[in-house]
Amino acid sequence: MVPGVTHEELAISVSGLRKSYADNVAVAGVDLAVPPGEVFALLGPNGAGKTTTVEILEGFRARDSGTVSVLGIDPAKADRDWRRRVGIVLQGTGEFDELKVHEVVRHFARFYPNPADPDEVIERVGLTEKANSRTHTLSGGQKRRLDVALGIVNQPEVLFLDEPTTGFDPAARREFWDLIRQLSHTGTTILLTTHYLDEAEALADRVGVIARGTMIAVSTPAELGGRHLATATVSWRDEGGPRSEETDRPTEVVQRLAASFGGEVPELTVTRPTLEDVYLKMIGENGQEAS
Ligand SMILES: Nc1ncnc2c1ncn2[C@@H]1O[C@H](COP(=O)(O)OP(=O)(O)OP(=O)(O)O)[C@@H](O)[C@H]1O
Repeated sequence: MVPGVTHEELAISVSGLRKSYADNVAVAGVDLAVPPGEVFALLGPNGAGKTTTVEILEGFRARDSGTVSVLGIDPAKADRDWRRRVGIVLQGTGEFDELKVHEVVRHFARFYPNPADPDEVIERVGLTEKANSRTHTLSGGQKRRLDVALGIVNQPEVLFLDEPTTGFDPAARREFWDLIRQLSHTGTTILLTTHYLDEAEALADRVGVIARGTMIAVSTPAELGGRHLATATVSWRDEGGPRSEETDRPTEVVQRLAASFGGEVPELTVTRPTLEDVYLKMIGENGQEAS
């Protein structure tokens, strides 16, 4: 549970979730608690059970057992009112035959009683220049942006994003991150799956790691796997070449170096394990190859 937040107040609450496809156990008892306004990233190798979990939360897939609540409602029994409050970006294609981008966004906006302004949504996902283009002429990354536009056009309280930035160029990913931060600042709860550890680190308040259908860790990105307690590597260069030292007191090492160099330390860096380092170790220890 999340301290200070009751079960009823959670935006997303999952307990003992299980789902098998024939004899293949995809989700083997997942618990999850996401308070309103949080950005939560679900990490895990291919086939770990992320999409299955998210699709159950979206009401698209039936579960075998466990309890699930999104905005206080069981998605398996959700009605149109609930659908209006939830935004979904699937691992989709963003193709709508001969329709133009602005037509598709306008069309989806009409499904909802309280939609955002379609032109504003198109601008927010960076597709203004393509508003009059037919969707089948968009690049892969542009189609993905259209998927995101359709996920937010209803101004959802909870937004699900399954691998939202796959195919984005680096600049588009940064723009998308800004968009997610804006949505988060206005109180939208966001659950995303991603294979990009830098994306999780940039966006997520907390991350959960799923391996073999089980949540093996939930933490802030900074603390995952005891990362904040890991030893640091201090590297620098002296007349003999590159040097480095492993230490749990990097500040002391830097002070010592600064004193001995009498000022600037050549090529000084202090590094700790990256989120990716910690994640890969965790996945390896749980007997699943990382993707
Ligand atoms: N419709 C389905 N029918 C049968 N098996 C399925 C189906 N969907 C998923 N699975 C299986 O369930 C397991 C979990 O798949 P899931 O798509 O949830 O993983 P994932 O973590 O989202 O993977 P990825 O990172 O590749 O998207 C896999 O073994 C997969 O083969």
